[in-house]
Amino acid sequence: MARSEPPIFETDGLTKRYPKVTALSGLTVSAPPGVVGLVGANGAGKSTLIKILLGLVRPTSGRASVLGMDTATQGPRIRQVVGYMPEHDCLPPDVSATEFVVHMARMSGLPYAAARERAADTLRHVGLHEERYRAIGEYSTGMRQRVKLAQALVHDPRLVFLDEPTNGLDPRGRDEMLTLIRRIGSEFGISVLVTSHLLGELERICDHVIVIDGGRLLRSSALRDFTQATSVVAVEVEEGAQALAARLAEAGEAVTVDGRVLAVQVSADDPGRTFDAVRDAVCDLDLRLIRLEQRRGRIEDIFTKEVA
Ligand SMILES: Nc1ncnc2c1ncn2[C@@H]1O[C@H](COP(=O)(O)OP(=O)(O)OP(=O)(O)O)[C@@H](O)[C@H]1O
Repeated sequence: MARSEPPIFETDGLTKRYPKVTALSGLTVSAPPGVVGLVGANGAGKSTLIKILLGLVRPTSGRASVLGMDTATQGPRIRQVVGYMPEHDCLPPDVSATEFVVHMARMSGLPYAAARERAADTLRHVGLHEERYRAIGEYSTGMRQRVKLAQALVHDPRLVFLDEPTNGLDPRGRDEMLTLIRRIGSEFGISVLVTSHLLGELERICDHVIVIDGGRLLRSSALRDFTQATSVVAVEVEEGAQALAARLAEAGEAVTVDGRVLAVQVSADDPGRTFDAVRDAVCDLDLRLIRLEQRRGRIEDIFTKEVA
């Protein structure tokens, strides 16, 4: 979606203090439409922000709005047009996914027939088929996450908040969940705010990423700005990494070694010089070159600041 469209949410000096901890501290940020990642370690304040945006928790100070609606006064209206997948397991074990999702659709105001139809469509969309008639108590973690996602989508929201949707999933389950989330954004045109404490996990599905730490904003940027090419080139050789590093250092290049991979700082004045030096050194030492590529930034780099 175009960046000029109104933000999906905005906060201004948002602070939430609990008796023993400040969960959010003067957070001022705005999120464009599309798939937006909210990234931060456990306890960074992600769930608190989502609950404030839904009008479920009152901030200590500051303000927030969702789709132009003030969270302090328009919570019920916000919850009508926003779907919410909570972090923790909150599903009744004794009913089937179909019964539960139909119930949630009815709660949001759909008549019975429409609720059944929407529930069937949504459960199919999240990949629950025959299993949808079994009791939720018999489901795997991945299936339970899908039910939580389905109930967030069933009332055809304009925006969904997904709090740690990959929690508890194995790598394959994570991959499938991330693909589903990307489809919600691209095929259905629903904006998504999705959180994760795994800093790199959302890189492949987000348009925009907000990073928070200790309740404070670290960075809010389009994903492409996080993953721009850096001034470091990675050189991987089959053997002889140390010898290559020594040769490049002699030639005046700044280089570090990590196993078989060298990170070489590209000369700002004369980038060609660095690439020529790598080529010549690999040739002179008669090494087998596996990979030569310009490093791209990653979301984690905000925390480690390793890459220039
Ligand atoms: N109701 C509450 N009462 C007291 N402290 C709370 C409450 N809710 C959250 N906190 C504290 O506020 C801080 C931020 O919590 P929050 O759940 O927003 O973090 P998070 O980034 O979502 O992390 P996680 O993924 O681990 O939930 C934590 O230190 C947490 O213990």
